Amino acid sequence: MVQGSMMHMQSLCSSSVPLCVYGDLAGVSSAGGGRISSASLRSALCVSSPLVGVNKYGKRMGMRPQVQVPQRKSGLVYAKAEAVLGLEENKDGAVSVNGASPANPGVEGAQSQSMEIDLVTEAELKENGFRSTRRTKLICTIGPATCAPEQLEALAIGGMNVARLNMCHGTREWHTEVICNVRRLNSEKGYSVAIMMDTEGSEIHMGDFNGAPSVKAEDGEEWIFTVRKFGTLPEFTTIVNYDGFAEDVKVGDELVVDGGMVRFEVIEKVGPDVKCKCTDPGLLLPRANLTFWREGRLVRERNAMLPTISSKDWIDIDFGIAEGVDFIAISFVKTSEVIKHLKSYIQARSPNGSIGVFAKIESSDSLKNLEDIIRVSDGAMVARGDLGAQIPLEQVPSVQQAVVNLCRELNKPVIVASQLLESMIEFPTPTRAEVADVSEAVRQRADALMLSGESAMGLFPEKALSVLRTVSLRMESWCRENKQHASDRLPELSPALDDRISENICNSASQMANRLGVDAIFVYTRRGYMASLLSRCRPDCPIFAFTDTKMVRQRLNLQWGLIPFRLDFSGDMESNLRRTFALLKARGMMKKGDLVVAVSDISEADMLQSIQVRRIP
Ligand SMILES: Nc1ncnc2c1ncn2[C@@H]1O[C@H](COP(=O)(O)OP(=O)(O)OP(=O)(O)O)[C@@H](O)[C@H]1O
Ligand SMILES: CC(=O)C(=O)O
Ligand SMILES: [K+]
Ligand SMILES: [Mg+2]
Repeated sequence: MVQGSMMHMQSLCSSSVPLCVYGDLAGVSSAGGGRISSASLRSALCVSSPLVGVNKYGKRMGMRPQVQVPQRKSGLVYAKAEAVLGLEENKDGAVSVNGASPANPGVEGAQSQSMEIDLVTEAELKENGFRSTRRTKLICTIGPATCAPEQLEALAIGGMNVARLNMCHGTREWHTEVICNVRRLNSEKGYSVAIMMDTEGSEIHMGDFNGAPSVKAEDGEEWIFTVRKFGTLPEFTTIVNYDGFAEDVKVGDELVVDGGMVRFEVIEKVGPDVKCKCTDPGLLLPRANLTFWREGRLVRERNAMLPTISSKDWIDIDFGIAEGVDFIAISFVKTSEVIKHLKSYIQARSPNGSIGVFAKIESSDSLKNLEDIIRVSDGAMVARGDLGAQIPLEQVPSVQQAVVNLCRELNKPVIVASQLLESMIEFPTPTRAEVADVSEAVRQRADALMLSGESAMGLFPEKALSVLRTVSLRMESWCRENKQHASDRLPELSPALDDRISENICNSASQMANRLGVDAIFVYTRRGYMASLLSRCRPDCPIFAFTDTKMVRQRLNLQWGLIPFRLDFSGDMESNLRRTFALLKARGMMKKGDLVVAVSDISEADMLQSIQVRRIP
């Protein structure tokens, strides 16, 4: 398919067949980026023909004949506005870029506009070689520390795959603006950051503290917990959002704030006010979660009847659907019913959309119905913050491992969240224990790791992200070197024959890839299903996932080991393969001789599915 941008270029070069070549501009210019002349660019690209700069969205770039040159940042090359060069064909039609000389440059060139990969991944592929790309995906909660466009871009450059918006905090206008900023980065600059909305849920929480970011509660201090409404909150008072609070608590109960960051003991009930004494001092954060305990057990009276999705959550969900967010994470899921309900609600309102619904595992109820919940969800999050407030802390690590294992068995992406690098909210270096915790989640092969306060309101969001990145890379390569997962066994997913065929093909492709030591697995997939099956196998090599919609490409952002590309493809595997090889080679992402295992779920219906092993020509 010839895209609009290509036609635009054709009109620029109307007298001859245009050649569209992705030049690896990294070698062309000095550090620091900037603009270079077309003469030096031609010489670097070994062509003598005139150049027409067209950016990858089809816009003519700047003043002809100048081309924006990549910027160097933290050791990686970022093609800020990667030029797709329309080269007017010289007489013999031979054009070479980085040594690549496509057999049919006119055609290959026309198609190269239709392969999209985000520019951070592309830079990483070129800089470090694709074998060592990061497999674990990274999510950052966006907050006051990271909501400005430049701050978001810094996170995108640092490897953020998904931006999370926590609907517990911030106004509608604020969320709209962040979504708009992320979308603009993606469309104007070539990033591919997906958006996850996280609902507030209706568990019990405190109110705000007259706008203060936090308030200290000291040992022995007396505080009032109340359902009264105030214009200005008096000192030593906090609002509780649950009307039944004063009736449900008893003198002697223990109130646990944010899973134990602060504790109080109930000493007296006076009408709607509950007088408490601080027994474990600490910082009270606005809207901190609150649980209460009696004789060492979590009290779940009427508050357990609160709906998982509150009316405010439904309104937020409508907003998320309207904005076309990629994922919605549901807080405090108790049963699979609520997920099914939400999925059909979304389906009815955005039939062509596909918002991934993630169940947050953070309540004791969710653990009782774990398998049912995960089966009906599109993925799960081990939300250790609230989970640690509902079950004894020492049980959190084994629950994490169990959820990660179950998700992998059921082929659902899983996120490990909360306090991964908590100390980095204040300090530029993580504790050794935090590094060990991050490493452990990577060793368990969770699909994604998530930053909360570290990126939302911490002092070092970019540093925290960079710690996640480097620790993930190190642990992933250690696991490969030490064959840590050679004997993983996965149960069969589905009894239906068609599904079993896909599953067996992916399992075998992945095994072959490991045994043959191939460089990459390629998968051509419309809905992303086969890509997820391959990701589930956690093979040693990266998985290049080609899909034809932007929506599916964004969804694949959250799955282990996948490098998502958007590509217009045909039902003919052979032509897809040949075209992708040429494009990847021309863009410097793979080279002649690289060995690839390829599978596909897009072949014509009557064609046998196959596994191909190919050397890049
Ligand atoms: N949009 C926001 N605006 C202001 N502060 C925010 C925002 N998002 C997060 N924060 C701050 O970062 C902290 C950690 O974020 P996080 O998303 O983990 O929230 P949380 O309140 O602990 O609840 P949850 O259990 O839903 O994760 C919050 O307590 C809050 O102080
Ligand atoms: C992420 C989240 O909601 C939690 O850890 O509680
Ligand atoms: K939340
Ligand atoms: Mg939570």
